[in-house]
Amino acid sequence: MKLAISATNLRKSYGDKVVLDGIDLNVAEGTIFSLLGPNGAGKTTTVQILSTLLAPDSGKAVVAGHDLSVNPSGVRGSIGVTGQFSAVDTMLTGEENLWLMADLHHLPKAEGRRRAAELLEQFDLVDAARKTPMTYSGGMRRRLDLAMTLVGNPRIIFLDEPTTGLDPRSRRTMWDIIRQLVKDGVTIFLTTQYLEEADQLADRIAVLNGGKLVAEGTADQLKRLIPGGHVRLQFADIPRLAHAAHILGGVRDDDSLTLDVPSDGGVQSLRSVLDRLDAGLVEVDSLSVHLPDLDDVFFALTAKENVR
Ligand SMILES: Nc1ncnc2c1ncn2[C@@H]1O[C@H](COP(=O)(O)OP(=O)(O)OP(=O)(O)O)[C@@H](O)[C@H]1O
Repeated sequence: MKLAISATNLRKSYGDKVVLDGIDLNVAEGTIFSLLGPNGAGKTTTVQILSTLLAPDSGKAVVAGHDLSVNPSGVRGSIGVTGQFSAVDTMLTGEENLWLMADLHHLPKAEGRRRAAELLEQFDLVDAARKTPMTYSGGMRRRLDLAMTLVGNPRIIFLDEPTTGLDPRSRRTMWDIIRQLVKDGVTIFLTTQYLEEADQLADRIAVLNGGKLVAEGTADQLKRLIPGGHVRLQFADIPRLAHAAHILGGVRDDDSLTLDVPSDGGVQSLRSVLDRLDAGLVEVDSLSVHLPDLDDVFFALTAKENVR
């Protein structure tokens, strides 16, 4: 496995406030890595360090094969950063913004025009190309922002909260774009406050809290870290509910006539629950399986120490 990003023991403090307290990160090439954490956890600080905008107090990082402290310009030449603050110039049209980026990357004029046209097409901005971003929706602006990042063909892209504030449809469009970038071999380092976004997109997720990484793994691995899976059984009346509770135990709610029984949601466990109800001649109206989601994981892992 080739690493696009590898960081060891990154530390950063502002005065006596420790923001990063020894962070290790490894991101494989061509994957999506998501950094999650509550507000103020240090996500943006991590992105700023890995993208050379900020020097760590100590620690080492290699990004796209270049050591951050030895060859920051090598790093800058291989990455793109799309942050919470957009690089879009609202006085220029969408197309002119892209041409400007092409000039900044020293692309020959014809090549810059070709690349801009290609990106306008790819990001569904052809109709908006001659308009200024002032007339764009939030989703269109984000797409233009990302398109501008791509002018230089970066191998690694840092996306700092790319869909914050977007409506669900625009968010999905952005997700499709991100997935396509990864298919083309790009590595994505994504920070997000939407757990569903990390769940949908990320190959691996790290949770940052109190200056440390408190968990790292695939979404499924993280979900298995905490208990909370259960089967919810719905009954027609209190006697049936009471009878089932007597047989199965679990947590009973008389108002909703439901009984929650711990379960990993697997077929074996469901069969055992239903068999025991059958044996006791208890009729159940309906059954639903609930597994912990990333929200549960996030709250469990970040409950103790909330920064800011
Ligand atoms: N220049 C600075 N001077 C002092 N403190 C700072 C500075 N920049 C960031 N901080 C503090 O460092 C902490 C981490 O900030 P950072 O922006 O990295 O968090 P974040 O996880 O990205 O949060 P958010 O989700 O709110 O963007 C915060 O407590 C913030 O107030």
